[in-house]
Amino acid sequence: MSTPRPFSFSSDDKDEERTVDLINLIAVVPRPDGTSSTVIYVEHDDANPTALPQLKFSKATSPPPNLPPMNISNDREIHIVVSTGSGTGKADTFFDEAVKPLLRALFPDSHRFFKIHPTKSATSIHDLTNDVFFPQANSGSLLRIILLSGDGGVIDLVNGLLSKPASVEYKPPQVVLLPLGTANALYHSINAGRENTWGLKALALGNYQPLPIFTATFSLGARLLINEARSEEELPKNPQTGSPILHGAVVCSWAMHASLVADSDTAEYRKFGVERFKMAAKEALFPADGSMPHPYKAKVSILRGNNWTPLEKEEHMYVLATMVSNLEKTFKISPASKPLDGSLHLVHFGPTDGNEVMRIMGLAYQGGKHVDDPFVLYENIEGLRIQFEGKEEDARWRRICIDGKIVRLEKDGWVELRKETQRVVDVACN
Ligand SMILES: Nc1ncnc2c1ncn2[C@@H]1O[C@H](COP(=O)(O)OP(=O)(O)OP(=O)(O)O)[C@@H](O)[C@H]1O
Repeated sequence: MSTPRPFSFSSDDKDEERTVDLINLIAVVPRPDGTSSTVIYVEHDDANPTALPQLKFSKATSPPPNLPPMNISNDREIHIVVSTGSGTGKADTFFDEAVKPLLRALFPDSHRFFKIHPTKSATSIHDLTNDVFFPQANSGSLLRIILLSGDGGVIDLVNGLLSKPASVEYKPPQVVLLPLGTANALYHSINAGRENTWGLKALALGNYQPLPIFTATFSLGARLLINEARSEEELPKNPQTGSPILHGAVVCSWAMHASLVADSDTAEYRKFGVERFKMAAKEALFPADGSMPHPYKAKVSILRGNNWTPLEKEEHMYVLATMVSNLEKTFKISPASKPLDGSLHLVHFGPTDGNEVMRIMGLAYQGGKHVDDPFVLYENIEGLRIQFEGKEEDARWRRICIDGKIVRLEKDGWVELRKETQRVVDVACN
């Protein structure tokens, strides 16, 4: 929890003094006559932390001093993507009740020219990127994309933008991320403790930084699982080498983490929001027949500097490399990662029983204390390689998670992860 930083202003609504925590403040907009301002902020339902925040407008006769300057210059073409299938399906409501009125207040003249794209299917963001965003960015147009989605929306955008070679005119679109997904790892990692407006504050600020990303390259038989794993499809190919690839900005995992993301990605589980991960974890960790959780078998190597070093153990429980600090708001997987710092951290531990796994994961919910546990390997790395070499017969133990997407590898399949150097999008930060 961040320490409250209250600020007060005189409101002439009822001639009273109002106090708002700075973390909930979006903007103070001067009125045209200069005599007063509109303070825009959000209020939260303390009894229900998953409820959408309410957007509030208050007229201030004496605006508070020392507020960060607003920077709402509008030199870009603005697109708004409303990912209607993300999270528990609240993006539409949030757009109508918060985003629309806020944009009207911040951009009174231009907001009507903003282009709105509600998603209609799982391929909507990818199609939009191919048809609209990439061609425009690649011919040098300046775009700002306001994305009401989880991490999946960002990943569809990034993969779409990287699916064709960029021209010298390519201009990285700016992305404002409004966390309407389930875990929203990227949003929470960029904004941890800095703001509590569900990203709305970024619409009134002009701070953007390049989004660090990685590239995962797979063996030829790797397949992307879609439609609750009922179907599979080929992965995108590296335009230069033809190898199957996926780009990510959050996490590449195998073993326990990938399995529980994959097992909980069903319409039934999704209704439970972020609880779905814990529910799937319990099922995987405490098999009904009373046996131990599966010891995952593969050769795992890490890249330190320019050298690949295999881990001694060939059986594993948790193998995860991440570019962010938080995989959920309170799940601090990599406490040493700073927002958008481009680092890649490994979190690893070997086979153990369900109670021990729950204990270690519980430490991650206590500010990332698991990394101090002697059972856990935590290291800043340059890359990760997982090679199955025929060690796992059953395909369900060969599932890799890239930012929530699941890729199944062949018996002798492999994946290699490295940091990507291309600057694809810039992302809003406070
Ligand atoms: N109208 C729709 N119909 C079907 N699928 C949709 C629709 N809108 C979005 N989707 C898909 O739903 C998925 C939502 O992923 P997203 O990551 O945004 O949310 P999430 O998985 O709930 O959150 P997180 O990744 O942060 O945990 C994406 O794969 C997206 O393509």
